[in-house]
Amino acid sequence: MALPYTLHTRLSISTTSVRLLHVPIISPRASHKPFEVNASTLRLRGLSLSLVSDKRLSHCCSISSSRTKVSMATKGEVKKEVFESGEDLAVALAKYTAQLSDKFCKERGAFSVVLSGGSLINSLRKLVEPPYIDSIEWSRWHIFWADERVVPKDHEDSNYKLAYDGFLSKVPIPPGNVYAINDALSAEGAAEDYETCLRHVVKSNVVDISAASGFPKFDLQLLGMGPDGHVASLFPGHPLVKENEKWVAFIKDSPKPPPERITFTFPVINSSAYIALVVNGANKAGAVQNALGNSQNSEKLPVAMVSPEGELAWFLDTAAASKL
Ligand SMILES: O=C(O)[C@H](O)[C@@H](O)[C@H](O)[C@H](O)COP(=O)(O)O
Repeated sequence: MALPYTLHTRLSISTTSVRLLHVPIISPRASHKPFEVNASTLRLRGLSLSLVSDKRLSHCCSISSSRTKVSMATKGEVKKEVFESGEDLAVALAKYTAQLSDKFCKERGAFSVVLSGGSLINSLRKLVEPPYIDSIEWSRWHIFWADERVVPKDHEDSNYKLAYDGFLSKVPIPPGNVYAINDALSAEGAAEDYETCLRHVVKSNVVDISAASGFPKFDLQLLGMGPDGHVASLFPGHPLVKENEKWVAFIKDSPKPPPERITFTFPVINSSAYIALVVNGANKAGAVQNALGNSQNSEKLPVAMVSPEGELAWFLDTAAASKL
């Protein structure tokens, strides 16, 4: 059986201090191109192969030998981890983010990170502590927002303020690398302005472009999810969910207050290299089930439409995962 694997393979060597790396171990082909390999090829290398399929999750493969434990991700892989506590989740999220920072700083010399609002920022709290506060190459980070409320930056509802107070003010990311919306503009104006800003950063290679979609390809998008299954400011049943041309759109009738917001569209979300969906709480269990479980509800919630070009990693607490 031939399965598509991405060229870059996550490798962790448990007997040494080597951390998660992306290294080409099999294919001689150019990087970032999916290629075909089959199980017998891997056995020839003295490794054992196991394929894991979890409900609607994509193929996922782990390989181990006596000295190595290798995890291979197919394009579009979905991973799911459930944590006993918010603390454990925050520890794992910091490790995941730091590993991706390392990878992209080495590969691209920059790390483009997208934040959303809500409880996500609190889940990033371990990144501002040792060892990450000292080891991460913060000067190479570039921060964007998947969505923002159209309010002044010092307003209690501002996602910028939330992120600044809880995260950005505690790490040495250069202020010029933090791309907040222009809060002097209307919702329409702010969306247009933010899209123009994205076009500039794509042009200057701060953010990659997806060869497949032509939309910006962020290295990591850190998304929360609402109890109704919304992500960014893409709400169930709202026409914006279907927007497939604009990079950034505005909404004036958000069911979650405040009503005026700007948001990445699905093509931008789904062109991402990595997405972490960070979900806490029992009130989210139904939407998590809609996306990952055997839900009776046939309506596809926005969260179930999250499908990045690269990897989707769910970080759930036990309450959010209780219906799976
Ligand atoms: O600005 C916003 O409202 C958001 O970006 C939104 O998409 C948020 O991430 C979710 O509603 C989850 O929020 P909680 O984690 O606080 O539930």
